[in-house]
Amino acid sequence: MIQLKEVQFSYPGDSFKLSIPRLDIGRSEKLAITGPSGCGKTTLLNLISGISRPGSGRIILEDIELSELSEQDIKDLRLVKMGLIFQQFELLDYLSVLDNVMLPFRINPILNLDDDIKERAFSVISSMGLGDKLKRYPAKLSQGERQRVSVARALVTKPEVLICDEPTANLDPVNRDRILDIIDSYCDETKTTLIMVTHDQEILQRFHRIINILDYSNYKDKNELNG
Ligand SMILES: Nc1ncnc2c1ncn2[C@@H]1O[C@H](COP(=O)(O)OP(=O)(O)OP(=O)(O)O)[C@@H](O)[C@H]1O
Repeated sequence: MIQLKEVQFSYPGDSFKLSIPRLDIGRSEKLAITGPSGCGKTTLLNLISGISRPGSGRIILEDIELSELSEQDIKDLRLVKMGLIFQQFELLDYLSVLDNVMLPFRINPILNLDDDIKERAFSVISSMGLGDKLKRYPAKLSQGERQRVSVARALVTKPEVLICDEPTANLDPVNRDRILDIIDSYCDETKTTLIMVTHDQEILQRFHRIINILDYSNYKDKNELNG
């Protein structure tokens, strides 16, 4: 479903270089990305989601070459096909729980804002156990509740790929497991592809495949990684 071929990336004025000779991520695969701090995990997620563009190489989502898309087309593609969940939740403080979850529909005219959407947002929020907090603002939510809102916002558009950057790093084990159970069930039921950066060894058994970015710097044979 997602392919990276001979991808090279560096930041202007920085010595860091990310090199991914080959990475194939299958439909409905659950992939964990690990590696020490600064090795390029977030950078890889940014490349896959089209937030950053590689210096060279190809990134293909289904049959779409990301390099051939304009910035606007990549944004649209991200909104329609991808759900993003971050460590810091990234909620807007001045919007209620319901409005935060409806945000993807408000910022992109491609996604129609109709009554069904409001129903869907309500139903996703309720399934996270937050049905009684629709009008509450993020400042008055617990950390676990905030992350459940950001998961609801990522799932409300029915993404085909869920991209998560350490989504449970700021949560206690109970909230962590609750969030991961929600993500797992959603991906199982909808055959959604899951790509998650994590440092947490305790959750790795949830994934089909675990890659360590450091392995790519010693890359020799793609079959060693993908076989
Ligand atoms: N905007 C930027 N400009 C220049 N260098 C950057 C930028 N963002 C990240 N870097 C550098 O690129 C490298 C990879 O960063 P990245 O955030 O991808 O690492 P990471 O593996 O996700 O780290 P962590 O586990 O600490 O979050 C780091 O050395 C970082 O300092």
